[in-house]
Amino acid sequence: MSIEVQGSLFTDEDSDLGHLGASVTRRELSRGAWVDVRPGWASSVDLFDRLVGDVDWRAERRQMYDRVVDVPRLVRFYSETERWPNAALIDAKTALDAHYRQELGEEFATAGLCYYRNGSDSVAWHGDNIGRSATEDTMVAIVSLGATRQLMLRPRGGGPSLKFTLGHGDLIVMGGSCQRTWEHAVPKSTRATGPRVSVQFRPRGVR
Ligand SMILES: O=C(O)CCC(=O)C(=O)O
Ligand SMILES: [Fe+2]
Repeated sequence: MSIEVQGSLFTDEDSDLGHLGASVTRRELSRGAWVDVRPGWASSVDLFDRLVGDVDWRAERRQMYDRVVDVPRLVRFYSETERWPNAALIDAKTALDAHYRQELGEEFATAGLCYYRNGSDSVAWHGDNIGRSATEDTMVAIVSLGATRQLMLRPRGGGPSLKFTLGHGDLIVMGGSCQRTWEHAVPKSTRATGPRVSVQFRPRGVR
């Protein structure tokens, strides 16, 4: 089922979002980067199933040196003008805007969705530094749904990595210089791991 999602707050739907505010814990990293964590923020039980079923997932291909390789996960990127696949994503963006707009100086605009089908799906070390985030501070807010996975962060150029364990409904926000000065990855898991969907909210011109 797809729902009309533009231009409404859908106050008649229960999107099961918790409060942000004081429940968000900030961890300052080095070089002007920081991470906010809010466990269990988006506790909706069926959003995961709906996204898995309703989104027209696409295989990701990426240039690696002289060849194009499959990235082991499925993706779908929604621009600010496209119809998003579920009203709960609009509710999440609206709540994130209410909490972060003043500090960020703008609203979140796009929703990038990634589907990790099992523990063999992953994303390698990278920063979301295509566009303005190559030169400016920004924020990338991630809602994790489904199976628990590790999001790793390490300073660009080397240094000990930090491990954030993301369970169903957890919110993590990478802010400040994080996309330029740090890298993040979701490594493969050797344990039997169920499917996970990650939703990343980014401002316009940040990828
Ligand atoms: O799976 C995640 O939460 C991270 C995804 C990510 O870093 C990206 O798509 O840029
Ligand atoms: Fe990323």
